[in-house]
Amino acid sequence: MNYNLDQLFEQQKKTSNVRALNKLFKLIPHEKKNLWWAFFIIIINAASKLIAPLLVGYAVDNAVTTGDYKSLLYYAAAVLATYLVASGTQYFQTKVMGSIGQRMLYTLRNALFNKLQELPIGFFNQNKTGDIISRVNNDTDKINQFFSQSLMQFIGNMAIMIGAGVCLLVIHIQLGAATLIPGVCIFAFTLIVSPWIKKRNAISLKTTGNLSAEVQESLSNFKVVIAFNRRDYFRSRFSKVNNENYDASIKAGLANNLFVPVYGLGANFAQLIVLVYGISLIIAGNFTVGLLVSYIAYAQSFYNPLQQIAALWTNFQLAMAGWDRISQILNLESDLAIVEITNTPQHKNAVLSFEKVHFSYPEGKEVLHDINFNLEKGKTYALVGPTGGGKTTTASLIARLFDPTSGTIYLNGKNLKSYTTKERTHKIGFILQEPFLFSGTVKDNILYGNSSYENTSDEELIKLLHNSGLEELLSLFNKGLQTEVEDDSSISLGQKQVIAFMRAVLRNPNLLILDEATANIDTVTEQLLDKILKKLPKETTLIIIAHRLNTIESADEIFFINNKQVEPAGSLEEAVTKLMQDKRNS
Ligand SMILES: Nc1ncnc2c1ncn2[C@@H]1O[C@H](COP(=O)(O)OP(=O)(O)OP(=O)(O)O)[C@@H](O)[C@H]1O
Repeated sequence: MNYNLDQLFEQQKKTSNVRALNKLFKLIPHEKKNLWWAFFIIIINAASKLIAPLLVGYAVDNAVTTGDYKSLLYYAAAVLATYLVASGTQYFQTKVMGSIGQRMLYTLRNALFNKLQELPIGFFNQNKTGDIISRVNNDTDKINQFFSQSLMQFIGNMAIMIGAGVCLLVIHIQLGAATLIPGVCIFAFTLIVSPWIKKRNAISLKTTGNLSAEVQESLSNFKVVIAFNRRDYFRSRFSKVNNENYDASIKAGLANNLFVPVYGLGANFAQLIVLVYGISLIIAGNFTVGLLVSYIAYAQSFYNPLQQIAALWTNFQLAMAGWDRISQILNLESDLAIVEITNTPQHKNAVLSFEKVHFSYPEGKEVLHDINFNLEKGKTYALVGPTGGGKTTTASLIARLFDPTSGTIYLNGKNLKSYTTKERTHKIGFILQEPFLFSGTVKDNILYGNSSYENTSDEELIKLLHNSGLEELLSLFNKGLQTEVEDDSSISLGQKQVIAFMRAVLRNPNLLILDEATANIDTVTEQLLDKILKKLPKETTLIIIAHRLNTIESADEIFFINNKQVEPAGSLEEAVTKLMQDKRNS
């Protein structure tokens, strides 16, 4: 399956802002009640702001022109009351919407992170880590900025604008229609240019992702960069992506700010229309001065929010571009699908079988072609072959890190795809070529992902390790189980392999795969690991991948993997001959 986010972005159908927002709100169904409350408060706030101009207009017509000071005081008190209501509702509006925004961000980051935990290896192979980190941090922050700072102002301004528009039309329909013409033009302009602006923002966010990927790559390989004096190379690569990001950000910024002068111009036109048309109506005796005062205030109430919306629209476009990039990940299919068992059990005596298995990496050439073999319970198998021959790929298919492009793999007679992740990882242990440790203690790392021993004390764990013959290995760590593994550099590669070994053996799997698992371990410790493997329950099947042929001397059967084929190699001597022949041919 294609998990390349850049390619998926090119192929994906463009969604409208309304649909995108709708999907975003579906992430927070529990906030529905709070959102209605916020909406209600916003309406009251807008209404109180809209009543004031009408009261001022009436005051001009009924109190100022007639010199009725008592009425003027009443009008002033009424206007003051509307201002107080507006301030009070503004406070509640900020409080309710601000917390909804923060909760939304929290939910979004959780959803995104949980999704990342479920995605298959293919996703991480096909995308740069830096870009994924940028989506989790930077893109969610764009949504946060919009929801916590802008959304409330956005809705409030929209409510005032719509209310002012209605007032303009109700007071005088022709004058209202004329005043709103620039607004309609602005609206049409916004609709036309928004997709283009969103695209510019999306490109800008993508270049930010590339920038982050570049930083991540050079920082995680800094030892190689220094050792090979490749600083200039990385500097020039960084400078290239930084330039791209700079150009894209400038273009996005210019596009985002395009609204501000256009909206300003529209507002000025509207004022001109109100004054010219309104005064001509007064001269004709069809309008009063008080109504014109109200009218000017309503025209401002319509166009001022419009200008603010122009600024907020920038945040909105950025947030929507960020949401597109985030929802791309959320829409991906989680994990490798678990399929119903439709076929009857096959190869009953074999613990593992490959049947007509073909495999290619996405966009890569075929690595395995029509592979058929059976592995029996309790036996030890060795996979040998030249570098890049396909040993790790075969092991990865057995551990279901990938699915075959075609064909079927059976575990204990059942399609491997029919096992849940928990069942599969319980049955198959895999010690990777490059073991990964989490920050924490040796104990944390040994027990990682092992639900059977979650709350095991040190004493109980030592007993368990003793029973599996693993206890002796603890002497390799100065503080035993409590040795801190802070980061990659605080522990040797060999020690890492020992921890990965203990982690896998303690799970007591039916099938244990060791991919170059002892390549960095000294001979004495290797012999100890060998002894531990011999103590495993006799029904455990072992698959050993090794370049050092002495490590596979005890194998019951050897498979030679090269040129897309997996073939029985016969004896160790035959395997060595094949390897040498292969080397000569290459
Ligand atoms: N993630 C990947 N994406 C694309 N191609 C890959 C990927 N991993 C491995 N390959 C390719 O698949 C082929 C087999 O690689 P594999 O790692 O299985 O070989 P190997 O026999 O384990 O090699 P080694 O002895 O060096 O560990 C190689 O040509 C390699 O370039």
